[in-house]
Amino acid sequence: MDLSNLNDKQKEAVLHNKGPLLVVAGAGSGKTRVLTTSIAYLIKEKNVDPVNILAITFTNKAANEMKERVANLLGKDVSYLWIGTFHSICARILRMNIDKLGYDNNFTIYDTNDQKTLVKEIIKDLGYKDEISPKEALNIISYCKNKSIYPDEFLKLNTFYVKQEEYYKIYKNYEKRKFEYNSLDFDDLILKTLDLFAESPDTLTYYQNKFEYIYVDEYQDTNKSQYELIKFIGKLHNNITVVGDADQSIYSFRGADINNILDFEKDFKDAKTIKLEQNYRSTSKIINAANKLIENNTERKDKVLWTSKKDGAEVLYKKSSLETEEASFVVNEVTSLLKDGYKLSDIAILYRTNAQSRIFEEVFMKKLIDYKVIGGLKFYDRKEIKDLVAYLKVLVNPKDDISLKRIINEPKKGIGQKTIEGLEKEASKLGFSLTELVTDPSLFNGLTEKYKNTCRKFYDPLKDIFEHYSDYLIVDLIENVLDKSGYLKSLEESYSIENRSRIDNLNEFMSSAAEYQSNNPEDNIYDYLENLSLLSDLDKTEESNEAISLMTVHSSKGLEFKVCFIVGMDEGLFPSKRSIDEGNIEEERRLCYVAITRAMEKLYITSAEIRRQYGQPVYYKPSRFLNELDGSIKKLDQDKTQTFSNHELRVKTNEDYMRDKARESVLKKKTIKESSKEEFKIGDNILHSKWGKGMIVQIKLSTDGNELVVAFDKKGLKKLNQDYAPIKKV
Ligand SMILES: Nc1ncnc2c1ncn2[C@@H]1O[C@H](COP(=O)(O)OP(=O)(O)OP(=O)(O)O)[C@@H](O)[C@H]1O
Ligand SMILES: [Mg+2]
Repeated sequence: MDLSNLNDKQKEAVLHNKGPLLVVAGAGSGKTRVLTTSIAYLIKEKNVDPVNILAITFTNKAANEMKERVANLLGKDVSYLWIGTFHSICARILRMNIDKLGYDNNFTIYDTNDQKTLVKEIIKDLGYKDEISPKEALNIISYCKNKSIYPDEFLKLNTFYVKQEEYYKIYKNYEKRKFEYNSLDFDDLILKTLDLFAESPDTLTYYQNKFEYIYVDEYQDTNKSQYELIKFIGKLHNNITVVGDADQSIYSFRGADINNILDFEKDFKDAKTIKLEQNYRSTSKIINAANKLIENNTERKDKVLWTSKKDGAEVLYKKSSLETEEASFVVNEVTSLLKDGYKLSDIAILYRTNAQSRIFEEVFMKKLIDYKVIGGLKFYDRKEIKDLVAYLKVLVNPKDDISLKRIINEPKKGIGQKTIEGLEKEASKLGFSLTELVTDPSLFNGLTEKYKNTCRKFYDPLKDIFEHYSDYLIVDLIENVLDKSGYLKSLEESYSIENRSRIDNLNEFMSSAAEYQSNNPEDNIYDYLENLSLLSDLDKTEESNEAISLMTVHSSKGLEFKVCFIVGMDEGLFPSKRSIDEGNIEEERRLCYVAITRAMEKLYITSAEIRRQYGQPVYYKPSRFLNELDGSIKKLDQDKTQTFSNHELRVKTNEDYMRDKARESVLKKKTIKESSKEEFKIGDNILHSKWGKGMIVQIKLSTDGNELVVAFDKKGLKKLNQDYAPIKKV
């Protein structure tokens, strides 16, 4: 096989093929290339049967790509190869063998909602309902599972909580009932495979014999139990190759442990280590920026990546005033990149959290630019967004039974399929739609007690909204629906990263509604919903490969694009507020390093000063990472044409705007009376006699002195009363 497209170190790694091997190397240095070439080499040159190879990657997308690359190198089908994520590989092993642990092989895999339902049930049965929240219990269970702490061990921990005994019982019951229901949660996939190997030596021997060669990509992000698993299976043949980069370890929140790299050298005594330092992916400007940033991490071994590529284009940084302007900047830049000959598929937009995709999806939709969301769903396809929109549709359209059926039991309140079908029959007997029936209390009396209760369960909490929805401002309506339906609460109650992300998405949805309303102050909920359907209609085009890619930085791991935009580079977004609060900046910096090193030719970084949170404008400062990158990035001018004052209405929340309409006459008088006083508007720079310089980011009109929210350079956000505060415009 031709290995001439590898450098000497890479060749050495490929030719190693017997015994344990650790490849530690920076981003884009060809680790994944080494893995795929090694696999192809074994099959072609060493006549190894593909069934004897196990390759583990981090995402299903990466697994598919690896399969494709190996197939290309060999020129033949390699479907017998076991390439997959830890979870998918374990699920495959368990499907064939979990009967040995007493389960049926057709077990169910629980998602977070199923987990929560189960924990709630247990808490109720144990009589802890008033003292322990399901959220906290799941939190503790998940913590234990990530650290492979079993219930009995948990009870013995002497560093733990009050109520340890109670939590122990919940955890123990949780495990027991999952077993009775023939179900596994996500963490179980790995843990039960470990149990299987411990309890069934024959099964272990079978897989040890089968997997003569093991390859693990993105090794820095394996957790303890995953590492145990590799050790178990690899022990017989000892042909384990792991490749990774400590600077790209970004999953500690899921228990990933960088120490696995150090342990590998300890656990596999004769392990060989190969270092790769040449980056083949990016221009030298991009690599410089990446090196400059990651140097700021103290918990790392010194390592410098180099490239023989040319300088290339400057890394550009653009600061916008508003998040909508940031999105416009990106779209305009994309358009000119297309003119320069780049294809849509060459370009990626990277952001810190899923919810940030919304604003970019919208501008791309409006410009008819095809896009796809990698590793997730498009914003308006996300379950929580669809649910919320269904709620709104049910409010305004009492014939929309499809939407009603979507949300009548969302959040779960024990309204099953049978009951819904029964109610539907009742409704048609009376000549009404199902929605009309369950939202009209005057009809409930004709129903049986059971059906009456069902209708009440759905309708009563929402009664006020159903009666007065047209009086609400759109954002208020959304907020109330989320609150009164219990939808938000149910997400908040069950701890998981997925649910946190769902809450972010709902928050983002509220912000988009607020933005909509301030641009269209006269519009009502009907107009708004129509606008939403038009948006998703634009989106109905066939998904093509020729599309721009949007994804979180986490999902971008291992991928590369000619052009990358890292958006939302603001303190509090990236690094995230949570990581700042928890003092976990180094991991965020690694995440930023991952983002920078995805770019091959061009890299843009953007930030915006004002973004909406739950519909309210909030002031952000540029990310600290931008300071650290200083000297390796070129700052573009902030647009002079678009100052805050032009956007006064947009920045002011619609809530203020609409409510204040009612007070207009009073305010008019007041303005006249105060005409000698200074007028302030959003975006004005002011000087406070005590707190120094700041900028007005929000104004709430009020008859007894407008309330100003000011972002002070040194003091952060403060609320002031315009009539009394010692401030003046500068
Ligand atoms: N010896 C080489 N000569 C030319 N190009 C190479 C060489 N090795 C790797 N490449 C190319 O460099 C790019 C990065 O390689 P690869 O994705 O394997 O790096 P990696 O170390 O896995 O990166 P990451 O850390 O981001 O996962 C790819 O486009 C790959 O084809
Ligand atoms: Mg890789």
